[in-house]
Amino acid sequence: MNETLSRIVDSGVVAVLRGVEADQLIGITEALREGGVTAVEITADTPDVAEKLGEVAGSFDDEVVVGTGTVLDSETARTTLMAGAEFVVSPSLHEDVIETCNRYGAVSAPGVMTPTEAIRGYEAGADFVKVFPAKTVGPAHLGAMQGPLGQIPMMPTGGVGPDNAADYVDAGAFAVGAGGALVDYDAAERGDYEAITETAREFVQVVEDARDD
Ligand SMILES: O=C(O)C(=O)C[C@H](O)[C@H](O)COP(=O)(O)O
Repeated sequence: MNETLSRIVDSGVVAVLRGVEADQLIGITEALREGGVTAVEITADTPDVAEKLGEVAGSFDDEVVVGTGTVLDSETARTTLMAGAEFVVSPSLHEDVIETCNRYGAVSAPGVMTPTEAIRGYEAGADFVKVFPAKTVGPAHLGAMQGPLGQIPMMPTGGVGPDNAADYVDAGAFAVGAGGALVDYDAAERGDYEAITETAREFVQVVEDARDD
């Protein structure tokens, strides 16, 4: 297995950080790392995303694997890969983004909702697929897709939290992606990074326990 992918598997939970201010990105990432979340996706709609991503990637070296989220075009994939991203995630399927990632040896994950999209992304060279938005279809949908398409690693994202992550893992998810249920931006604003660490720890534990079952 590709090393970046195995580090995402090890994390179990991939944090989606959207629109986070530069001065909070490092603190939030450190709080997440402390809680065991070692894969972080900084969304491309963050102003100056390449610069910020480079700072985070440089600050955590091998401790945290940093990727770009919400990537809709190959220019954004390339620019952020050059800045230090190791993986690229999209909410939708873009074969040019997958191609760009493969060109530079990076992991790519298109967003998919159907078996046809999942296999199309995988055939195009994606390392795994993000089932998005997971909340509208739930774990049963992911489980049903894993039936005939068990060779494709799937990561549900959108509405996934500590209360339902185990159901997705039981259905076959190799990891889960989470934003809102994982990172409390108000807590970061107050400087309460311990609260973020606590939630991360609980979340990772839920995924680990479900994997062990
Ligand atoms: O655009 C993307 O690439 C996304 O990842 C969309 C959302 O930001 C995530 O799905 C997080 O959703 P919540 O965990 O429900 O907050």
